[in-house]
Amino acid sequence: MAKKRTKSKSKKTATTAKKKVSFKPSKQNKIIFGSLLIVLSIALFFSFMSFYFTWQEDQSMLSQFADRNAEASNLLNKFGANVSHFFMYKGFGLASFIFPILLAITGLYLFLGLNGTRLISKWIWGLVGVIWVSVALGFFAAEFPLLGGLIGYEMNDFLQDYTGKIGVFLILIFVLMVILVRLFNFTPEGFANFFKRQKQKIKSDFNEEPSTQTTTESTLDNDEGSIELTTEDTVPEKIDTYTHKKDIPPLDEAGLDVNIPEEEESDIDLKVEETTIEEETDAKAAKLVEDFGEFDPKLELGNYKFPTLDLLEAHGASGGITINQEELEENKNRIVSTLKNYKIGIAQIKATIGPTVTLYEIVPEAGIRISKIKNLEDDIALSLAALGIRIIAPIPGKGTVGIEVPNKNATIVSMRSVIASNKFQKAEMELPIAFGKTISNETFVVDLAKMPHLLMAGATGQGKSVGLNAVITSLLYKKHPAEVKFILVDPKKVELTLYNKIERHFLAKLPDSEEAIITDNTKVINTLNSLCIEMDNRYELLKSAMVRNVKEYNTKFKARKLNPNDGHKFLPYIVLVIDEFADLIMTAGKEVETPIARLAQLARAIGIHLIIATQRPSVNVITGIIKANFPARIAFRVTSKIDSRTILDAQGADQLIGRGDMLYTQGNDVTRLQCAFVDTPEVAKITDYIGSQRAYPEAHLLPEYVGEESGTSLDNDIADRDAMFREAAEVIVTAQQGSASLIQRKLKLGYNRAGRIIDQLEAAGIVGPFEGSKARQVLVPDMYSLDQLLENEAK
Ligand SMILES: Nc1ncnc2c1ncn2[C@@H]1O[C@H](COP(=O)(O)OP(=O)(O)OP(=O)(O)O)[C@@H](O)[C@H]1O
Repeated sequence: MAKKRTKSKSKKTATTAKKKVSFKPSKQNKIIFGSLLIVLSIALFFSFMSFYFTWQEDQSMLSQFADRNAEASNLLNKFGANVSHFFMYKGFGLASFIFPILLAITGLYLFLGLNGTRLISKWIWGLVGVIWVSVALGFFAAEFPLLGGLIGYEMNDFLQDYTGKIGVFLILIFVLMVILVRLFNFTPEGFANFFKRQKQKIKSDFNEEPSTQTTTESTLDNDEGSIELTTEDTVPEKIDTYTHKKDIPPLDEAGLDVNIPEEEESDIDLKVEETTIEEETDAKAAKLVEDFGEFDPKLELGNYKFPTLDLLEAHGASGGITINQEELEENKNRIVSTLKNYKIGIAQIKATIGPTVTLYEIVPEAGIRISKIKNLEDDIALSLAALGIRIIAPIPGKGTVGIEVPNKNATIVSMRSVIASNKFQKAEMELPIAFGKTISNETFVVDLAKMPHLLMAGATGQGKSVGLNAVITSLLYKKHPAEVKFILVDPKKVELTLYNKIERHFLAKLPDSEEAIITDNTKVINTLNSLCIEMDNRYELLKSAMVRNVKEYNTKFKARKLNPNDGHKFLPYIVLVIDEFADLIMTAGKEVETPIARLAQLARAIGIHLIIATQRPSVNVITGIIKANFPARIAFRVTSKIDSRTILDAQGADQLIGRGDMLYTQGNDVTRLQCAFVDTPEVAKITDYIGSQRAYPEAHLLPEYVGEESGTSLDNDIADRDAMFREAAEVIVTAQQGSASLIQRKLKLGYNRAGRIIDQLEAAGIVGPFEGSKARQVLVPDMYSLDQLLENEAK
């Protein structure tokens, strides 16, 4: 059955292919026919030429065409004599030379496979020209009838019978004017542009590949040619690269002129069309790149200098970690004896010295179950009697047990050392961040673009602000102002103010706001909603560019494959940093949660990344939806095991020693790191250095967001209600559960729309007010009461 269907299908396609062939000559046939016309035009040309020298001798030969012995003097013998006699003598005289010219042009179009739409007008104007020339020659050179030909002569005679000599003269002048105005664009400025346009036309005809000839050519044929020329002349060079609109054929039109090879199946044709379009756009882009180079987003601040290393302090850590042999020995002995107390024998012990802690890796004796050690975790920590001991049993992927013991003298990991490290300098990442050093003293570099958002928590004074500065500093050392923009939210008002100096380089803000750094919690909502609009806009751009993420988009844009006239632009990464998220949630409430959750869920592909720091990682601050979308988390020291679990989904953050000692997780493994230390004066130096350089005229502007005023959301205006209002009310009342997500699910609505409906339901008194994480109370007990309520309202 299936076979049958495919068979009939292929038959069908074959017939359509055949049909197409019958309408459209194949490429080979076009070449053959084109060559024939060219040869014919040459033959005619030579015949006509020699006609003027031989016509008298050849006149007697005309009747002997069939006689093989008879020979004419024309260069093309009897054929030439006869054809010339027909065209020149009996026809249009000298004007007949226009015929071989028209034939030659037609032949060339066919031979090169050019689009023939312009040919028709050429022929029409050619014929008008032939008649005009022959009549004009018949009029002005009546004594030389060979110049005007018989038709020229007769037409002249005919016209003179009716209009007289002056009438014919006026007719000739009028037709000449028509020809000049229509064909040569005879306007004062058009006439001047004519020659330029002709040059352009010829270029476009012969330079373009056959299939690129599209209907855009016909626009050149009309009178707008001059406008295009002026555009090209006046637009500055850089933008000019994109004004060659006609050079980039619209996708659907480009396919129209693809030659369909004879008897080929239609699906093969389709492939041919697709690749041609791709290749074409690529070819155009390649040409633009060849002419103007790749688009360089950094060009506007071409002289921008990245901050130098000497702006950072070494913090006395130049000597590296000092190994205290005594301390090592002492700790080892304590570990061994403690474990012995619990009857855990050790086969092997190995120490790895880090900047703040030393990891003792233990291989237990055969037969000892790791679960036993795990159960004794707290007791062992107690016996070792040291702050900041963390036991990892087993170390993932190793089968050994790790005990991390703090060093007596912790080494500060300077930002300078991590920035200077090879690993960071050579990092081929989109948004590289050097957090600090691992326990084995390796620089730890991760890509924020891959995280894709970061959640940071830690009790006060444990190193959060330093951590945030380390993140921002890393990006400042690696990224050009054109590539990344920060949105900084700082409710504490003091932590991030230093970055004000780089507002016009690296910060983004709302168009109407004065300060780029947001310190007022109520203003955050507008910024977040504006970011959501930016996100939606970016998704549209990505969609129209047919790419999946911002990296591919920017690569395509740089390669000049996306036209800025269509709204495309280089998209910098946007990093939203929120310090003291708990404070924000407390003051601005749930309103900020919705856009944050939306951004966290969707913004990764379009280059918007969030970094959220909070002192209190309690569940009502870091809700499930936020947590789920922040796989990358950092915990500085927290005060309780519960906080540790909230932030990391694991214990351990409560056992850190503070001062930048941190745990990092991006999924499963938890890595202990010593955060790089960057002090406020260092940040000041960096921002001064950047701030003193030439900047953009203003901060990067986010899309405007007009906030919904509080009155409108609770406006009980029946006319303004959503079309799904009643259905939503029924869903809520039936389920007796007042949640937007229920409406979203049941009625398949978007989050925003469902939220709006819930507001309207509240205004109508169907659900109660917002109650934090709990669902709203449903105030209408059953469907009957709902009907009554809505009916009363309508009255
Ligand atoms: N990575 C680090 N290396 C060395 N010392 C550090 C490090 N991070 C922080 N510290 C020390 O801890 C102090 C407090 O750090 P920080 O200001 O970052 O804490 P915080 O968590 O932001 O506190 P708060 O929440 O009150 O603002 C710093 O002044 C510094 O002395």
